[in-house]
Amino acid sequence: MVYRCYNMSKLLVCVLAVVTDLLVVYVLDLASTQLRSEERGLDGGYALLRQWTEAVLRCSLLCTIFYWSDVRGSLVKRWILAHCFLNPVYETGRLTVFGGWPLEKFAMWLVGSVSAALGCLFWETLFPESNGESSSKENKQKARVLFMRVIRLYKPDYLFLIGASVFLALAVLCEMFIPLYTGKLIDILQTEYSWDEFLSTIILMTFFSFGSSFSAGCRGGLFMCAIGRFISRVKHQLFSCLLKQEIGFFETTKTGDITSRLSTDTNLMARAVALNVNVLLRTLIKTLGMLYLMCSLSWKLTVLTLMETPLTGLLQNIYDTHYQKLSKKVQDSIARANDAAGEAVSGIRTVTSFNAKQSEKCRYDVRLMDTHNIKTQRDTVRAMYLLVRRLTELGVKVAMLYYGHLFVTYGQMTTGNLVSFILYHSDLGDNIRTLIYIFGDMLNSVGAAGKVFEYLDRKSEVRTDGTQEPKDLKGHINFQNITFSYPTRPDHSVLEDFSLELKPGKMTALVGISGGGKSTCVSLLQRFYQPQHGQILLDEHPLQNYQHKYLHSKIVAVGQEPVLFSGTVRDNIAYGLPDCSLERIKEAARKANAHEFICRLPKGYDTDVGERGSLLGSSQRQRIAIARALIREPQVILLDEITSFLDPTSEQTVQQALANCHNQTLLVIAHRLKTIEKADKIIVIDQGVILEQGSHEELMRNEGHYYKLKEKLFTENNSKS
Ligand SMILES: Nc1ncnc2c1ncn2[C@@H]1O[C@H](COP(=O)(O)OP(=O)(O)OP(=O)(O)O)[C@@H](O)[C@H]1O
Repeated sequence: MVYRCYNMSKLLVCVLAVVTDLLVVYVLDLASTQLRSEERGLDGGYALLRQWTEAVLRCSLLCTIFYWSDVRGSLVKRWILAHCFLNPVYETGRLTVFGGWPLEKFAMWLVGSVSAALGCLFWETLFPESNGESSSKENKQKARVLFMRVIRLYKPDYLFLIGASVFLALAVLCEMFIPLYTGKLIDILQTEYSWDEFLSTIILMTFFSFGSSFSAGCRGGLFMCAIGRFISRVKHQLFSCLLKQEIGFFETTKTGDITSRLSTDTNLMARAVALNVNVLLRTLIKTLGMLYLMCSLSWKLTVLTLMETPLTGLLQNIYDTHYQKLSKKVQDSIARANDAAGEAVSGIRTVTSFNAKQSEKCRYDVRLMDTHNIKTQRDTVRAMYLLVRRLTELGVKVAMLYYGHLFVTYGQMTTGNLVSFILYHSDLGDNIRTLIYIFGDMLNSVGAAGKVFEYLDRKSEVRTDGTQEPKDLKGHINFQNITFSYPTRPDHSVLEDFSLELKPGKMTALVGISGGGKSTCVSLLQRFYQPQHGQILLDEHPLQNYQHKYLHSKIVAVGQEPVLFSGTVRDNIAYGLPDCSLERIKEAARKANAHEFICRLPKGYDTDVGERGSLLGSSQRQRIAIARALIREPQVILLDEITSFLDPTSEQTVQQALANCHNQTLLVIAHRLKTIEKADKIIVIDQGVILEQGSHEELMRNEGHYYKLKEKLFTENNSKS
């Protein structure tokens, strides 16, 4: 009911506005009739002035009515503007080009109103404002802020940019005079010219051509230099910021997103200021200069050719909206196809062992086909746009040539002037299109900058501002009532009110069925994640109080599938320790039982391990990873199923090496009884809860969970080894 009343009052306001408007038109017309006798002697200029004044009056009145009655919105504003100003704009154009008198009053009002309403409807259907005015204002404000941030980031390159802008202005100025002198030359050639006159025109043309080419070259070089420096600087900053993020960030963000921020978005962002401002400045100076010169050649022809602008602007707008949407879809589908290919290539061993090559091929084909279909749609839109745009251009060109011919025939301009005009006109269309396009492109590029800044501003959720670096660390670990869920699965609690103590210099083994939360404990100790509740203490102090680098040198982990980086064996063992001596490297390798096999490699410690260590066997990779951990002489060592890939002999040697770490706290996750038996304490975990703990003998005597687990799990593994 209330809604219906509201609609009724809106309707009444509209009726009131239309009636008032019509009344005002007639009252003003009546008033002007009184003056008609005086007006008769004057030309159409007076009538035009009257129409414009009338438009301003009507516009103010309608705005007041609508605002007073609370009927607002962009559609209303557009309608008021079009409704009031369409007639004077049309009449101004008509009188300027053709001469003549305005239409009959009512017919004119009707034509103006209907076309304004149609125009508004057309506009609203094509470009509906999705989130209302305030959000569009907010977006513009955001774009402006981002733009200014990009400009500030350019600070070290300001000199290059200023130099480039000066050359740009020079290039444009010189370029602008070339068509003018071409026309002059034609005029000179048509008369009985003097040699001096001809020569001076040729020299001036050559001077402007050379000046324009030289300045354009300098401008391009300086801009490219500024952009290149900017891109490397931003990429460096972005990469540093990315490396500071917590592991959860990399789990929740797609690799494709991160790489596209680093490559595509940084480039777009650089373009946002340097290239776009460059193009904007050049086009603006050129357009204004050309308009001035064209008006001085023939202002009537200029007005005629400018009629093309709103049409192409509208076309460009429609095209941009659709094209950008489709381009985004294309990018997304390319990213999906790349993801599919990337996953298949990185997991090629799994793909081969499961004989899934055909299905991977099909998956990739389907995604490629998706990309192809969207690209076809995008290209069709482009083709349609080009067709309509060319037809519009052609129509305006024909009209311009026709009237140009008339003006030359009636002596209103010379042939040379017409040639100059045509030359300017062919450039003007492109320039206006660029001006229209450049704003959209700037906002686009600024959008890319927004994404880059999002990462640049992101603070890691795991604090790394601890300062403690005690000289003597015992390695006493305490998990106090930890509750934790992974960022990718916030609803699933992996550890619930979990408490655990690792005594210094002792070996603790975590056992349990898969998915119990053992590896999660290792991840939390390395501060990959921040628990939601509770805290982990190292020597009675929370982990986050320790200095980041210090902590990672005191607590080291070796995982199930250690990652090696391309480079030599030596580089991999001394990873993150740039000044490490070869002696220390060898000692660590010996402890990890890796020295012998490394010496047998073709270049010993200088042998390349290949991408992700692919040139080594899994047991060799594992031992290098252990050496990499031991070289740091850590106080706490975390071993997450490291023995899974070792042969029994290697396992025994590694066990011996680990047994020698008397002073270190060891946390071992293993599925092999031999490894676990030696532990000082064994903890059985299931679904994030400790079920049982004690020494091997105690737990076996209890015949509880550990006993059953041993029967179920370890028997199988031990039989394998
Ligand atoms: N990065 C992750 N994101 C989301 N959930 C995870 C992640 N890593 C592990 N999980 C989930 O957390 C639970 C505990 O996993 P965790 O790897 O700690 O168990 P685990 O006892 O070490 O198992 P396994 O012996 O198989 O390594 C499982 O349900 C697992 O699916």
